[in-house]
Amino acid sequence: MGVGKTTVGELIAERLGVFCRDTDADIVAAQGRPIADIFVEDGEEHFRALESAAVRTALAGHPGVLALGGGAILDPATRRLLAGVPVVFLDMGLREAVKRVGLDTARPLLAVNPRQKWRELMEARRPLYTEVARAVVSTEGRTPEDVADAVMDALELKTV
Ligand SMILES: Nc1ncnc2c1ncn2[C@@H]1O[C@H](COP(=O)(O)OP(=O)(O)OP(=O)(O)O)[C@@H](O)[C@H]1O
Ligand SMILES: O=C(O)C1=C[C@@H](O)[C@@H](O)[C@H](O)C1
Ligand SMILES: [Mg+2]
Repeated sequence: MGVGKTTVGELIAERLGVFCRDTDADIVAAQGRPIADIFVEDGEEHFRALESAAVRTALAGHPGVLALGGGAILDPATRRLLAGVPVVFLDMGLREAVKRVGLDTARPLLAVNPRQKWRELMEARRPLYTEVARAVVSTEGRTPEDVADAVMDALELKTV
């Protein structure tokens, strides 16, 4: 959530000469409504089902960089699909998250008591992020360009 997936994903895609795609954006485009509305109108479970399908479709058909929603790894089937894929977990702490996005944007899971909720979600999810990740890259104190360099190094990727 605001760690830099889009910013860094685009930089890496540019370096690799591929496109960057985002499953949250795929869901919003297919549904024709924002994620917050999907949560409110149909509930988180429904959103997670849409998300699992969106990840499966993107992994099968998109050869470039793919950004996943923050909770995508909650689905065991998604985690199995990610085995063998060069996944990077972009990491940051709470203070940095507050600086970057203020935790007050359209993030339904952070609607109430965002700081505490962010901490709880991160604590619960960190083991899942690290389980699927081939590399963990800290984004703190690094510009997006520096983060992109670190990702390229960690995955041993070369600029085209
Ligand atoms: N390494 C960085 N250092 C400082 N600010 C950054 C860094 N990377 C991204 N940002 C800024 O943080 C904000 C969130 O970045 P971005 O939208 O790329 O994150 P995201 O992970 O795609 O977020 P979302 O979960 O909303 O999709 C933007 O304002 C961006 O410019
Ligand atoms: O962390 C999460 O559970 C979420 C993160 C976003 O990317 C969106 O997928 C949605 O707001 C849920
Ligand atoms: Mg994004």
